Amino acid sequence: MAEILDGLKVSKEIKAEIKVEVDKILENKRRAPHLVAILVGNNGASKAYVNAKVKDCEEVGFQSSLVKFPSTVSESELLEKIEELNKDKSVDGFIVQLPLPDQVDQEKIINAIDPRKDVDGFHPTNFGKMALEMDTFLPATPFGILTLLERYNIETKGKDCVIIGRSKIVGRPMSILMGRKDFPGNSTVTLTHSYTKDIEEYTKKADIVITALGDPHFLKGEMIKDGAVIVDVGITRVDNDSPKGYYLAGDVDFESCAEKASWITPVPGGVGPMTRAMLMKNTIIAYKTSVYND
Ligand SMILES: Nc1nc2c(c(=O)[nH]1)N[C@@H](CN(C=O)c1ccc(C(=O)N[C@@H](CCC(=O)O)C(=O)O)cc1)CN2
Repeated sequence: MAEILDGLKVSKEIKAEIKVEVDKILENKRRAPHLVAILVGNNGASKAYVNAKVKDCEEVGFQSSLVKFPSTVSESELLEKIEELNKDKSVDGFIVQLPLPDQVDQEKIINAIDPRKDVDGFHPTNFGKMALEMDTFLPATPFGILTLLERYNIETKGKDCVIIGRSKIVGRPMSILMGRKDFPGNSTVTLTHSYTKDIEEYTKKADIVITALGDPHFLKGEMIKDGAVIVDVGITRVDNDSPKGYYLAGDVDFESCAEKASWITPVPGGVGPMTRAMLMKNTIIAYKTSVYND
């Protein structure tokens, strides 16, 4: 039976570590780090994630601001706000919650963010630096997974790692990071996607499987090998009759995979809270490296 990679617990530890740093900053009569989140539209999940990020800021002692736009917002209105935040000396970092509505070109929006304030690590400059093993902001979800593996002393060196899903914010950067020379990379990575002929052929042989496709219960126990480490990034809201009207489902069929795996992340309480903790980490890094912060 697998042991749990407890993302909720580790995320609390990381936030407590950040709070200690912020307390010291405030003791020295300096301003608190400031994170701004831009939320477009009324998507329930996006609203919940952004509200949770604002709450995380309160917990660690950051200043936070939430900027809301209706789903009808134009690309130029968003670009104008980004330009304003790029110039605002009181803002250390900001994020634009994804996804964005169809009339807005996501790439244009991300490219407009000053890479020094891009605490999501999505800007091409930061993505390139990540690939080149240079110091930069790592995208929060992959950063959270690496940190979780590190804190549980999971060996990745020389392991076969299969990633399912090649999204720009999770699968693709994850595939780069797991293959990097620094911690906890050094894995041999296979990035599978919708055109992979037989995903099971790869997952059956993998020491580490990371699923990020948003297909509830996709990965079944029979698709993995004994002792594999299973990391579930998927969080899908599946409608049901509960008071909330939905339950959260991961990409992993937890029961059957937990029987064979050595380690496994739960949903909820696994990768999700780690994503938020690493956004806090990136924000304090942005604060410390800010040119406006002398
Ligand atoms: N600008 C960004 N947009 C999006 C990102 C991102 O990193 N930056 N990632 C995802 C969503 N995401 C972050 O915003 C995110 C997903 C899940 C959680 C989380 O805390 N999950 C909890 C359950 C929460 C719930 O009850 O719904 C868990 O898994 O335990 C936080 C952030 C897409 N967009």
